[in-house]
Amino acid sequence: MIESSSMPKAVVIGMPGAGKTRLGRETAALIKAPFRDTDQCIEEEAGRSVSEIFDTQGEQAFRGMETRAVLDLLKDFPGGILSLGGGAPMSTEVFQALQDYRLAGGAVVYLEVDPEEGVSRAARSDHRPLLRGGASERWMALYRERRSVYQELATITLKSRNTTPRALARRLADALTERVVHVSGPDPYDVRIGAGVTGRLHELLGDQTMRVALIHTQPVQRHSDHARALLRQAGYQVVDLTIPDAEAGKTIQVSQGIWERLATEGFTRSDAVVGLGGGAATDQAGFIAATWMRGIRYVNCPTSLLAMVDASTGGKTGINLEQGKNLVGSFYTPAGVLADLRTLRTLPNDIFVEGLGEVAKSGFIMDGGILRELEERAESLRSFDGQESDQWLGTVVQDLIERTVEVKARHVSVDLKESGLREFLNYGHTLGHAIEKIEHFTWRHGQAVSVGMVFAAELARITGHLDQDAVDYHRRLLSSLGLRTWWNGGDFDQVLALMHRDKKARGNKLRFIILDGLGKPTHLDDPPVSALKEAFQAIRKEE
Ligand SMILES: NC(=O)c1ccc[n+]([C@@H]2O[C@H](COP(=O)([O-])OP(=O)(O)OC[C@H]3O[C@@H](n4cnc5c(N)ncnc54)[C@H](O)[C@@H]3O)[C@@H](O)[C@H]2O)c1
Ligand SMILES: O=C(O)C(=O)C[C@@H](O)[C@H](O)[C@H](O)COP(=O)(O)O
Repeated sequence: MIESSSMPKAVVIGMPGAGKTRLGRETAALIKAPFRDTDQCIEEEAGRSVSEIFDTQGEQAFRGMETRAVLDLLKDFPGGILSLGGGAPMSTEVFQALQDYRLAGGAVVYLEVDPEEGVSRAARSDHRPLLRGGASERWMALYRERRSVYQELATITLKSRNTTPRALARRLADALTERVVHVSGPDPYDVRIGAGVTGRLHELLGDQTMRVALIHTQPVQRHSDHARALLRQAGYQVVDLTIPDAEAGKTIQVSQGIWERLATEGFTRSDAVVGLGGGAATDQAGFIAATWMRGIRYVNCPTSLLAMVDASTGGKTGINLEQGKNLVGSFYTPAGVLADLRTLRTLPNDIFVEGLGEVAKSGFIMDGGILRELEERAESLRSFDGQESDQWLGTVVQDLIERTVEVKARHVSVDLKESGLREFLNYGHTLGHAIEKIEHFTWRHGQAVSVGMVFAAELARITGHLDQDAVDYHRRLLSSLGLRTWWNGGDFDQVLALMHRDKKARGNKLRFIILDGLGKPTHLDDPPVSALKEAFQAIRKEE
């Protein structure tokens, strides 16, 4: 029985001379994990080389030592990268142990080398006992025997052709640090969070797709260029569509322009949309996918923190009207979400910080662990600089994204069309959307939601659901992250009118999401106007 907490992070298998040891060592250095190579472990323990063991004790004795070493390390090498001798997986015991390891969530990495390259490396090596006396022929014979076993065991296959060992290690490090959140429901899909995950576009778009509309904004041009290159390499015809930035991209005029372009380009039902950028771009891209020929495949590639943690997942797609936010749209799920952490390197600090508003929201409604993490890391997070921030902060951010997406997934998996539970994700949004509108979208969404959450907390206090400490905690945490907690714009009547356009309202009755305690969201239906007015006054600041 293999315990996942004590097993290695990855086991590298493959033919002699494939470069397993180098790949393992370099990957381990990149992800700061320990590295072991079973041949080296055996040599250290026996006090002699593998060749000497073969010469003095024979192959069978060596295989016994190898099997013991592999079985021990599979059970007890927490988080490490382990490279195996080429013949190890051929033993029944090791094969079975590797199967168990896979089942426990382990990564078996098959490093595949071209036979020509493998044979030429084998011919140069003089320390491999199994290749003695005709290295090339022996290598080919072993390759024919072992290849299908490697393939059967592999969870990740890396081909060494046309690439450098360093680039291979980078790819493996990326794959090993990737996190996946599954969203279930009528059309299930995965949210992948990791460096370089844009490389998985082809997996999600599939071979039936011929044309891809790549919808993005100008500030993320560098990332859309990368995605376009990957899509073209994979054989798709790419129609590049740069839309106006931020909320200016969420209009019916922009949708109309895209629909007309798709018609001109001959987009059919088997073609697809990729939305790349902040939440505004992914909202518009999803809306296009939902409406073109009544619905085609789409993949979201969020590049802002807010889009990664919230907008790209859950299938709320849509555009704004002059009269209010997100008033037109549909629930339409993506085929997958690829949150490529490398894109955060170009994200300006203020846009990163607003994204923390939705992260905090998920903490307030469900996950106290998120709140603790935000409290502890507030100072580093609020000064996040994609270019400069170190690997440590990168891991913190990846954890926060994963946890926040998990909160989102829990809600949308059971209530895609927002008939109850999903409404909790709207914490802070009833006032937040009104602020955005009144401020003509000069306020960022996450900042407006932050004030909206303080308003909701005040409303909960006034109506007897929360105590003053919890309200103070909202203000303290949000401001420590660089988020706004007060707003002096608009007037109450204007705000009230806009709140009546909120999608949670029914008839003339308003509905708010408030907390009964941290992590305990509830509905507040039709509160008295006096309570709303008092909460509104509480978010004003004397100037
Ligand atoms: N559909 C949903 O469930 C959902 C959830 C939350 C928010 N939203 C919507 O998302 C929008 C807010 O998203 P947002 O905060 O990402 O704002 P945004 O889309 O306006 O993006 C903010 C700015 O950052 C730029 N940008 C994004 N990624 C970048 C990068 N890596 N490098 C440099 N610049 C980058 C954008 O081009 C834009 O200028 C709102 O319209 C909101 O209503 C939707
Ligand atoms: O996914 C949801 O559901 C949400 O409410 C998430 C919100 O953070 C998001 O801003 C959403 O776009 C708001 O939707 P709306 O229905 O209030 O327009």
